[in-house]
Amino acid sequence: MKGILLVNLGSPDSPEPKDVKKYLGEFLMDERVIDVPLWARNLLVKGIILNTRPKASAAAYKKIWWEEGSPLIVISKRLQEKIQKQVETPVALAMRYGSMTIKKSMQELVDKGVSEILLFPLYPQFAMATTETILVLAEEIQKQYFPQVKLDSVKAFYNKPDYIKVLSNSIKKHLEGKDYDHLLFSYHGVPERHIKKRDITKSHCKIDGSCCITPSKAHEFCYRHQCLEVTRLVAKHLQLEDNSYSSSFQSRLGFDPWLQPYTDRTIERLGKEGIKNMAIVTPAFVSDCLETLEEIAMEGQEIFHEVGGKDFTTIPCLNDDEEFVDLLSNWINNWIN
Ligand SMILES: C=CC1=C(C)c2cc3[nH]c(cc4nc(cc5[nH]c(cc1n2)c(C)c5CCC(=O)O)C(CCC(=O)O)=C4C)c(C)c3C=C
Ligand SMILES: [Fe+2]
Repeated sequence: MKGILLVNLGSPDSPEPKDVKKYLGEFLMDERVIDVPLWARNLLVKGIILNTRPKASAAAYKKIWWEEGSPLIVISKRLQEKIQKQVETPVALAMRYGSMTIKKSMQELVDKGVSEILLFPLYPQFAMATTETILVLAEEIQKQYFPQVKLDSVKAFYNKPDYIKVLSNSIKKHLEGKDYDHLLFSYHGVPERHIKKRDITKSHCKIDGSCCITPSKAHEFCYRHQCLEVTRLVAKHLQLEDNSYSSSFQSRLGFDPWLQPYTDRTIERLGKEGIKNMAIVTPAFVSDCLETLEEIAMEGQEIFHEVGGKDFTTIPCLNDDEEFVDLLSNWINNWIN
């Protein structure tokens, strides 16, 4: 029998500093997230970040935590339950980091008689720190614990026309009746180095204005191209006017150059340039989480108001939106049949 394993990033078990520290320790010690030699990662993560960041991160998590738990986990569970209703084969959910492990969920599927698993990373764009780390870990677990199971995986779906349509419809729905002057597409950032490392041509990527719009096979693994392409395709679908929208990258960590322009500076600049009503959408995340509910909806809004902006609309992620559930269920049903 075939089975589905949806995988999202994960969250701490609670918004208390000790749980946040444990979670950040696992997340940031991943060599595909902080991609420096082990000794340097130990020094940076265990010596510096874990001694400074958990308290502030925990305070941020407390602001967005729901009674049922972490928004990212609660929303992912709702999505899984809704998909399960439309799909006849077992659908499990795991997190790359934290206590809902890939191993436990694979075991759950195997216990139900599954012998072929479709691994479904819940990320529209490919990144070393998201899709790749899920694929690598899932393969390791499958080989070590479930060698009898066949593993298949879903690729980044950033440019699939039916995904663009569902995302565009959601944006349209949430902006209905709103008078906005600028729509900002804010994507989670990654260090520029990550993009260069995954340039399979070794020469295409310049991280400038032109490489991401010049066709190349490098784009299959280029997070920047895939983000900018989502913006372009949605803008085309919604017939947005030039200059009424732009893209930016949020959540940078550390001192290396990350993808630019940065979201916080972009919000500030737009406000200073006289944009009064802005809307912001975050298509790198399928579920609302700390980075959308706190960094954008709270911090972003504060920045905008400080520089004279008025109305700041945060468009929710696709979450468990009915059209999104139908879309994923259709893809899954096509794979099963
Ligand atoms: C597209 C999705 C994501 C990419 C790419 C990504 C890269 C990435 N992230 C960090 C560091 C942190 N990310 C944190 C939170 C966080 N990141 C994502 C998604 C992507 N990260 C999500 C969905 C979340 C929120 C999780 C939740 O529980 O709601 C955090 C923790 C919070 C904080 O302290 O700010 C860190 C740290 C790096 C270094 C990186 C790429 C190299
Ligand atoms: Fe992140």
